[in-house]
Amino acid sequence: MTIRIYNTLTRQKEEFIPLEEGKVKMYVCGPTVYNYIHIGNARPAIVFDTVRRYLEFRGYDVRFISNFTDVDDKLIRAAKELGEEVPAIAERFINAYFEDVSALGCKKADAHPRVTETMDLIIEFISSLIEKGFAYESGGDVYYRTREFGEYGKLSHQSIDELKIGARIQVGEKKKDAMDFALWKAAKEGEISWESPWGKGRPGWHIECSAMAREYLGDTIDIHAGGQDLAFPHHENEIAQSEALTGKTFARYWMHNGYINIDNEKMSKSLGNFVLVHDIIKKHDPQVLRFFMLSVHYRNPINYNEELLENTKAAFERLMTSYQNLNHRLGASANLADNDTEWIEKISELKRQFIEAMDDDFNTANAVSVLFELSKLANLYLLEKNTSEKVIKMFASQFEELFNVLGLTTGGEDLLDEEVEELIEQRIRARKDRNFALSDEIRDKLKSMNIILEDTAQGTRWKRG
Ligand SMILES: Nc1ncnc2c1ncn2[C@@H]1O[C@H](COP(=O)(O)OP(=O)(O)OP(=O)(O)O)[C@@H](O)[C@H]1O
Ligand SMILES: [Zn+2]
Repeated sequence: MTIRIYNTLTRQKEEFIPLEEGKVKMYVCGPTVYNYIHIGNARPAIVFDTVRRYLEFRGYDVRFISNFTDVDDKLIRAAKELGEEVPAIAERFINAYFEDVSALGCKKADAHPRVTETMDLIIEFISSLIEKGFAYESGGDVYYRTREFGEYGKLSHQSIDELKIGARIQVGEKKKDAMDFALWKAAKEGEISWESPWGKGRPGWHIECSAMAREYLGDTIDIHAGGQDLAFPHHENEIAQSEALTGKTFARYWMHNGYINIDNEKMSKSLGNFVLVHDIIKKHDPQVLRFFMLSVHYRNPINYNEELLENTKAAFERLMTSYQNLNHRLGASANLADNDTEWIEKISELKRQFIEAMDDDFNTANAVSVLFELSKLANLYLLEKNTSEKVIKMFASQFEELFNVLGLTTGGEDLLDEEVEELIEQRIRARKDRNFALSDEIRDKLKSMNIILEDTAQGTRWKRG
């Protein structure tokens, strides 16, 4: 069985074949850090973290990069309004972003490059585009010559002529054609700026992702992702920049998540109809918010309201109750029961269904239904007169494994490093005392919390899975 991904580029589900066997290069456009994120912004973070986790679960080695836009028009405006410097605002909201998304169970990327730390690469990239005839300088700005790129519009399935109708030259822009877009913007009086061959200024928005993806992942990447609103113009422009430079395909699979809406309108800062993650996780378990997002397929819209979240909470608690009941029963279970294999087969069948759902363009909605089936089956099993330790453990570890793939935990808070070390010490002592039952129990406990032990000649090493 293979994974199939809906590719915006071809508008169909395609079999996923990475460029290099067993490896996936993935780039997700990150936030502009001028405010706290709202739950709409959290959707791509959660969805693509889940895609990454699932690819890892299926055995791929995933290199995952996500950027921070830490200087642009929005940040400059925010700095003026707040009477602060751009870097101070960016720093504050980068920290807030990490806090919010880690509460939502998202792993850190392999790198989180920032525009302000990638300036040399960006300038080099723009210079090469000028050399190749794809860009030109005009009064301190640099623009991309859109018509020069024959395939412009291929991602959003629009022709240049269709696009031309909507294009305007704004006041202050010095481009030659309304279709052109800025790669570099000359600094206005008093604005934060960097030296460049075209004078002081800062990059346009689109160029950062082209430069960073190339630097961290190479000329061609496997998966490029972001919210649906990024497909045009942002991703279209990224393709134009990157492919003009390298002459190679920039990204092979383009994934876009649907919107979180409120009253059928896109949640957005500009409309003011947003709910901040920062606020909502003070009132609700962040896992419930993650579970809520994953209960819908990532390409479908979600109409958010508080009542839906409450319903999700009740549903999530039903799953957790099943899991806890299994653990409570563990002590009272015998070692073997006659019909173990039958139950084990049923559990395995559900795991197969989970994989089938996720293989089908990461259908987390169906995968979540499988979790409810697992919970129903576990509840049914617990009604049996004699339960077997083996089956109970299998149920529990199945919950743990599938929860983990979706970035959820069954075990309350994660362990701190010191707590892990302490448990490892206890396990070493147990083994010295030849108390193997205890030593195995500690290993299993750590495993359920996603901590993997490796016994080597030099002692026990551990890592988070
Ligand atoms: N309502 C939404 N639903 C789903 N994804 C969204 C929503 N709003 C923004 N996104 C996504 O959030 C990510 C971060 O985007 P960014 O920081 O640029 O937000 P933004 O565009 O400033 O937000 P806003 O739309 O509120 O102005 C992008 O991938 C974007 O597509
Ligand atoms: Zn981008």
